[in-house]
Amino acid sequence: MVSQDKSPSKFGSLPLSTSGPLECALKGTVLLNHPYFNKGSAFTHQERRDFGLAGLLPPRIQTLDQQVQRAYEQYSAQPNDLSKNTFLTSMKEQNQVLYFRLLHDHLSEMFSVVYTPTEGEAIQNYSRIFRRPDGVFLNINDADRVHHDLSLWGTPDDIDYIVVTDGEEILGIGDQGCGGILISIAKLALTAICAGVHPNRVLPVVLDCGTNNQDLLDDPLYLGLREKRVTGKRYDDFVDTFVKAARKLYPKAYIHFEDFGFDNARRILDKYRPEIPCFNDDVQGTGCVTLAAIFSGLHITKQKLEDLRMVIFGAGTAGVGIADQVRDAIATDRGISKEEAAKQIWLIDKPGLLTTEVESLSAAQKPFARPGDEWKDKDRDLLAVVKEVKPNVLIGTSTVPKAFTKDIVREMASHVERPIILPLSNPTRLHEAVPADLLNWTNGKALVATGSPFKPVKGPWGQDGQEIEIEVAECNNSVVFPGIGLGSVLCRARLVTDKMLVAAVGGVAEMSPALKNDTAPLLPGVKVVRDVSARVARKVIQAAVEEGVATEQGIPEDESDLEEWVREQMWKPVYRPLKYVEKEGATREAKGEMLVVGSLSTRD
Ligand SMILES: NC(=O)C1=CN([C@@H]2O[C@H](COP(=O)(O)OP(=O)(O)OC[C@H]3O[C@@H](n4cnc5c(N)ncnc54)[C@H](O)[C@@H]3O)[C@@H](O)[C@H]2O)C=CC1
Ligand SMILES: CC(=O)C(=O)O
Ligand SMILES: [Mg+2]
Repeated sequence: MVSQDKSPSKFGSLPLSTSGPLECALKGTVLLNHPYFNKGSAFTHQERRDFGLAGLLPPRIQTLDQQVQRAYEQYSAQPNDLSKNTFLTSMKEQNQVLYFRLLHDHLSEMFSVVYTPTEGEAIQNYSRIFRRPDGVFLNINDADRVHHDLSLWGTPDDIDYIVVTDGEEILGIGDQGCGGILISIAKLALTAICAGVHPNRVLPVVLDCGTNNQDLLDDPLYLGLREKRVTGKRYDDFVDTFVKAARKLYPKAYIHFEDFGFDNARRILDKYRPEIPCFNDDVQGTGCVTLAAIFSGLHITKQKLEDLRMVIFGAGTAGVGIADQVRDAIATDRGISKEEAAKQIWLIDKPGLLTTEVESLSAAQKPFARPGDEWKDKDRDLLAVVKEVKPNVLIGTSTVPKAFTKDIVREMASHVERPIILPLSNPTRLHEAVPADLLNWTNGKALVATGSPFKPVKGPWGQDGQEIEIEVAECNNSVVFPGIGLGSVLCRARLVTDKMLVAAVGGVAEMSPALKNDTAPLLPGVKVVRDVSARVARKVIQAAVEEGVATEQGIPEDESDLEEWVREQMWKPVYRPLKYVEKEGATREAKGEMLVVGSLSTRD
């Protein structure tokens, strides 16, 4: 287990350590090759002597800031974003603190390189850019090995956070088979950088169940199982074997499901949510962040939830996740039933507006189906629905680029003063509309947030027509899932309840820049992401305590104490002094046996 905090804290000994000296039993080149302990040119004179490093390093001792400066120059010299992504991956394998510090210091610039859209490109090219394995590969043909293979990564105390995918519906780029491991890794990098979840206490997992992506099946270099996806009972049993093994081996771990296909995402979440601390990012994370953006939008338009009329285009995992979160918020706010609240939401998918007449509605879509007889003689495409419904909120989670046409947007804007339009499909090229178009078509009136980052848009939309620049918020679950995860981990939540999610939405919404200025972004940006995560985590913990699902001892009751307690346990990318200890009797961490994502050096 990561060593107890040796630095004085008013809370005494904290469950998770983030400061004080690190004990280390490694020396020489083994130490230099261990990304968790390696400091490269920043090892001090004393450390060079104690750990046998003199002669293995050039003599000049540098600070972390100087290293960041050099690394940034190297990064900037890369010819394109995919090379930059590869450069960062390799840095993570060499020196974890430097990697995270570089990211921390240049987060606004690098966010899109380590996450969507560039990570999507890396995933699509996984078998071609592959250099070394990272994370846990479990495959359905070796289901009997799951327990053993998972057990290699630590003792029951070692893992706090697991991200698992089956690679079926990665970002907006569909089935990527075993390349999905990179989304698990990317989401975990974000939990560390955005929320300070300790990067050595996490586990990225891919469940390789085959792939239906013909390009991958035909690719001789494809690294995953070269067979069609297994479905049905064998699939369910495999997922269950994984969940049970993970719970048994790492009973403290919170399980984050990512990018499963629509039916599986829901089914799996519904099955395990009442039993274990788990979370589906595409369903719940997207629902939470979008609701926070809607709250900000309604604040600007001076409307309330009871005024909301929301059309969602693309009623899959994310679309229905958003619908659920918003419906529940309306029901609570208005004191009405969920059925009644669902009447403020219209879902559109491939058949057009989802009505009771549409065959093969999924169980998750059914509560939102509009009465078939009301729509019998009406067109049900997006334009027709916008004309009929006059929505004030339009969401895109369809992966259909340019689906929000000028006609549709202008039609919407003809009924509402400030249309709230959120094209959320990733990566960038799949957005239902781009901010510049949305703002131009609405004379700057649209309140926009997008799934991937966009540059600010300039236009003559200020007072008396002067040119202003509008910064567009990124409405991505990355705003909220790191804080929800941190809060759940720190309070050792037994379950992740609805109230914890609602609390997280509140934490994000109250930090929205749009609350103070109606041309500011609807959501807080990456520059303040650690503050957002600390706030979200604190709120999640408070809700967990109220609901009786927090199991950690000694959680402060006072709000500012609690926030301090959270912040003290957030991992930071700084070098800690290394203290040599003999191998015999050393902890697993000191022996370098703790998991280091990006390194196999710790595997048995
Ligand atoms: N911004 C964010 O935080 C998030 C964004 N997303 C993005 O949302 C998109 C959807 O993701 P998922 O919901 O996971 O995928 P999904 O496959 O579950 O859902 C997509 C839905 O769009 C529908 N669709 C496809 N073509 C359509 C058309 N021509 N007309 C109407 N509906 C159509 C599909 O039938 C499906 O129901 C992806 O691009 C993903 O990257 C997903 C999660 C979070
Ligand atoms: C953001 C995210 O989780 C997705 O696009 O799938
Ligand atoms: Mg996702």
